[in-house]
Amino acid sequence: MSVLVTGGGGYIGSHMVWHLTDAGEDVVVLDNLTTGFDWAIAPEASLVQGDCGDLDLLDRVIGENGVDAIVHFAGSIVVPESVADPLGYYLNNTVKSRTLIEAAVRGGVGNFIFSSTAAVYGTPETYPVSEDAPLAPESPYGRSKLMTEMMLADASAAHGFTYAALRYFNVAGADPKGRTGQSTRGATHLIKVACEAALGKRDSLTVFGTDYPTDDGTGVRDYIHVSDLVAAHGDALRYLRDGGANLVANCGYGHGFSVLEVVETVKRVSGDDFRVDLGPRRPGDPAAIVASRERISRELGWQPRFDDLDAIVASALKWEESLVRRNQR
Ligand SMILES: NC(=O)c1ccc[n+]([C@@H]2O[C@H](COP(=O)([O-])OP(=O)(O)OC[C@H]3O[C@@H](n4cnc5c(N)ncnc54)[C@H](O)[C@@H]3O)[C@@H](O)[C@H]2O)c1
Ligand SMILES: O=c1ccn([C@@H]2O[C@H](COP(=O)(O)OP(=O)(O)O[C@H]3O[C@H](CO)[C@H](O)[C@H](O)[C@H]3O)[C@@H](O)[C@H]2O)c(=O)[nH]1
Repeated sequence: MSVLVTGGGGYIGSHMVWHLTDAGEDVVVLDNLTTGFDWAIAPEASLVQGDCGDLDLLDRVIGENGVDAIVHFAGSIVVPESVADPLGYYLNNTVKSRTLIEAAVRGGVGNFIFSSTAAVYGTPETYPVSEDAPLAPESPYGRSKLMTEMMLADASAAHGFTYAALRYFNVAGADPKGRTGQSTRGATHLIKVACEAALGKRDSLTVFGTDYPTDDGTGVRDYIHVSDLVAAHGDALRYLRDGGANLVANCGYGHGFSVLEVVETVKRVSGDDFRVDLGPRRPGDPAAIVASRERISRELGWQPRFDDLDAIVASALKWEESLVRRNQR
């Protein structure tokens, strides 16, 4: 019995691989290393460098490793990039997920966990947003993920495997033991960008939009520590293996912070007063989005351990400092 983690060399996937190997699971990673890194993968896991769209390779990996569960992180993740390159996003996120689902069915893999996103809701009408809210993604990225959720529902009904589609809100922070973190080159995520600015890796940070209908006019997001997120995946894996029914669940804490609040936190925790420019809105960005976590707590008994923006930022900064040291070597 082993777990196939696609995208296990990436930010969230590398935390998941550590979480699984810490729990004594056999893990095989499939990653094409476009944005991920082989060095980020826990040494107990094995890496197959390849693409999720390669059905022959998937058949072989699933068969040779006795895979009973797939955790599917591989994908393209930048909202504005998806606006500029929608077909690239539909290929990497939707078409290749279809191939992976086909391989799972052919290989008799019973359990499937999928990285979905809060972007499937667009700008919700109510806060916090529950899983039953209208699905109205505002970007090709969100639509590419929603289509995969739909394929999973249809393929599960036809072929009998079970799945959990976990809709992540904004993932941030790093492994508290310092073993992995967000290493993405040219990252666009707010906390990562702010940490890079605090450490002098960037000259400044630009706030994208100051005229949103929020308290201070900047975008509001629900930032979840990556360790709490991967723990939710561990809970979901146990639930599915124990015979739990298909589950679609939000992964967030249930409260949000504005861009300016995040910037202030990074400045305070780092002690660096980096330059901040105010700019126009970024294409595809909703104004505010905050999770209801009622369902995931009820169905999986998920209990967050790092629900604290200062702690999230501190762990992200610590990782960023380790990247600076790594690049200096
Ligand atoms: N970071 C967030 O805030 C966030 C929020 C919601 C959802 N997600 C989802 O979580 C997942 C992981 O995101 P991340 O932040 O770790 O991104 P990431 O870019 O660090 O990781 C993605 C990994 O997938 C690999 N990959 C990409 N396309 C592949 C393919 N076709 N075949 C094989 N490997 C491929 C990359 O090399 C990389 O290692 C994504 O599916 C993303 O949509 C992320
Ligand atoms: O340099 C920056 C970067 C971001 N922002 C703002 O900060 C907020 C968060 O932006 P991120 O880029 O960090 O994250 P997104 O909300 O765009 O998207 C993230 O969360 C989504 C779910 O909410 C998706 O899942 C997606 O994969 C993931 O990238 C937004 O208001 C954005 O406009 C800035 O002002 N300046």
